[in-house]
Amino acid sequence: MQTGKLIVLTGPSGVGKGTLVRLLLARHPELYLSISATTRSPRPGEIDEKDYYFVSKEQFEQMIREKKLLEWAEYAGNYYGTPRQKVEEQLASGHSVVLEIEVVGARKIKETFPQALRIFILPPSVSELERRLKRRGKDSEDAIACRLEQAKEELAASHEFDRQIVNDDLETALAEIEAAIFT
Ligand SMILES: Nc1ncnc2c1ncn2[C@@H]1O[C@H](COP(=O)(O)OP(=O)(O)OP(=O)(O)O)[C@@H](O)[C@H]1O
Ligand SMILES: Nc1nc2c(ncn2[C@@H]2O[C@H](COP(=O)(O)O)[C@@H](O)[C@H]2O)c(=O)[nH]1
Repeated sequence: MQTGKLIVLTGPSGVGKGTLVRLLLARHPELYLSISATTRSPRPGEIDEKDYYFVSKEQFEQMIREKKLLEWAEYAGNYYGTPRQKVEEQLASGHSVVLEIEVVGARKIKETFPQALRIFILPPSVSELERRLKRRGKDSEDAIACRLEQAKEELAASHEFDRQIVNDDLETALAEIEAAIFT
């Protein structure tokens, strides 16, 4: 059986990766979305094992030592990583897998999966990114400032990825992602 495709969506926090991934999965339920592990505390409404595997720093560091993560990164003071086993199983059984991850982790994927399709999602502008982070209302003012600072570095790295898609109009961005994946 042919192995599935590994699809990575990356870009700054608040650009709309999660929104786009939810829409993509609703239209293409055959795609498998990897659930990440993180040491970040759950936000109100987030569910363990659905939104993330919420783990302690010790548990995360053990996962690193035991090579249970395909990639991991420290972002805004917390660890985030992709559990290896399910991704490898899904790919081996012919299913395409989607990772929604930040830029450092997306870079690392290139080393282990050079054939992965890595799509960078850009905001129409930094001021619109800030508006989205604020409107989302999930992070403190300090956390938003930290994410925006990080975003400037991340945006400068967009050319490293296979595709750059601007998430201005949601439907247009989604159609461009679909075209990149399925054609
Ligand atoms: N095209 C768009 N136009 C306007 N608002 C958008 C668009 N796409 C997403 N948003 C809004 O922007 C906010 C951030 O989106 P989302 O949470 O999907 O970002 P993200 O990139 O997944 O962030 P994080 O990396 O922190 O998880 C949400 O409130 C979402 O509804
Ligand atoms: N390198 C990885 N980055 C990940 C992973 N899962 C999520 N993320 C990214 O972290 C930031 C912050 O997420 P938030 O939920 O706190 O807003 C965001 O860019 C996510 O895409 C992962 O497994 N590895």
